[in-house]
Amino acid sequence: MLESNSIYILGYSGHAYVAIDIALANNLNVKGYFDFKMVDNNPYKIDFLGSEYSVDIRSIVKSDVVFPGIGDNNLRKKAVNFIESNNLNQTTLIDLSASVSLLSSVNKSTLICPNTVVNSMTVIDKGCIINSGAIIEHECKIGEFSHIAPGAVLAGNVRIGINTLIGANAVVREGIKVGNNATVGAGAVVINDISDGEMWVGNPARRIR
Ligand SMILES: CC(=O)SCCNC(=O)CCNC(=O)[C@H](O)C(C)(C)COP(=O)(O)OP(=O)(O)OC[C@H]1O[C@@H](n2cnc3c(N)ncnc32)[C@H](O)[C@@H]1OP(=O)(O)O
Repeated sequence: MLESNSIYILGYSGHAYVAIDIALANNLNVKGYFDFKMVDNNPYKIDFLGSEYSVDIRSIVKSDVVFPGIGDNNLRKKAVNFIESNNLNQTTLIDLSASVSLLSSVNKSTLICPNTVVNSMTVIDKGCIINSGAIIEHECKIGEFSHIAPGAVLAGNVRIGINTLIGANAVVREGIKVGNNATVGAGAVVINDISDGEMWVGNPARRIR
């Protein structure tokens, strides 16, 4: 539960736009963004507050929350580590159209996008993205900083490791385990377990790296 109704965005590009829409729909006041430099394109007309590394972010943010607006898993992890090491407040952001089971848990700094389904007893760790229209079935586990891209389907009891990308519209068969730092290409149909660091594409998915 959010203790503040104001939020700051760390990183301001395409993925941040989605996060901001969801924040606004949840009646949060988006007070500004931190990034390496002022962006040229500022569709939400929010204030640039400087690089998080060059300003005293704690004095700006105070009791409000900071949310990572970054799609890349590694950069989002870096942002969340920064947020944590500065003891800044975090939240989850869940779009109002998402269906998240009461028996599932979603950890901090994770974004649950529009029209997603997270079914019963699924556990989603911190810093993840469950992108638009993804379906995460019952009893799945998704490790921190992973991204389930738009339209992907994880059937029941699927395990996804840390820092892993499941591409858009991919399907992962029930009970499959996908390791850490793995990549599943867009549209893949995964019917075998995938080990750490591997990249799989196609239907049925085959290993290419
Ligand atoms: C809101 C958002 O935008 S969220 C972002 C969602 N993004 C996605 O879902 C994209 C997921 N990424 C992909 O599918 C990428 O193609 C990757 C990561 C699998 C591979 O990308 P790269 O490392 O650049 O590989 P590259 O494009 O060189 O392709 C390597 C080979 O795999 C094939 N390949 C790549 N992606 C796929 C795919 N999704 N399905 C089938 N084959 C594929 C290529 O044709 C190529 O084959 P070849 O060697 O026979 O010519």
